[in-house]
Amino acid sequence: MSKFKQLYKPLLDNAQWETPLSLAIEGTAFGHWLLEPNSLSRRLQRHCDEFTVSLIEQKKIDSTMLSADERELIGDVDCLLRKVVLMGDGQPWVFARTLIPLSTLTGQESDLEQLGEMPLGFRVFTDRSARRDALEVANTGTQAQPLWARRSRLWINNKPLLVAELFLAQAPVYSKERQC
Ligand SMILES: C=C(O[C@@H]1C=C(C(=O)O)C=C[C@H]1O)C(=O)O
Repeated sequence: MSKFKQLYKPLLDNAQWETPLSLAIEGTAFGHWLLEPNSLSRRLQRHCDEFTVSLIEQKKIDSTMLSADERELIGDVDCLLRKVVLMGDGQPWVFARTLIPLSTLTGQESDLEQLGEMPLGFRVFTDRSARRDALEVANTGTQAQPLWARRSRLWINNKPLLVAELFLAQAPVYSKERQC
């Protein structure tokens, strides 16, 4: 699994995030995946028999490790960094990197540190307070062979976390069939 970290971390780190509007993705075959406001995990789960999460890494990082725009989105705070691969029927579909401020891991949300291989979306989106904003997208591939990524901020009980997701080549996002 560390191959995912080596291969895909640089793609997310170097992504040029843009607004969905500027990339005109609404109405495209894949746009509805990138714009999904609710749980991506739940949506992916509907496209396979077995949906699993492989935990690649989880560690605490100092606020100095955040980029300037990450700091703007979630504050100048120490974070828990969680990296996973979301898998559908054993195929790697999404590489995800989440920054959870330690100040979010308090009260009812202290369990977010103990998720292990349970999808973060299953936990966050069962809470009625959950919402997503600041959604941005990037093509980390080429025009001919796109590899889409998105970054968005989730809120739970008014506390933020920042999720970046890279849609890998086998993900249903790129499937030619019509889907929902
Ligand atoms: C944020 C969601 O959770 C997904 C699961 C993740 C995890 O378990 O770490 C990370 C990113 C997401 O793709 C979601 O389902 O929308």
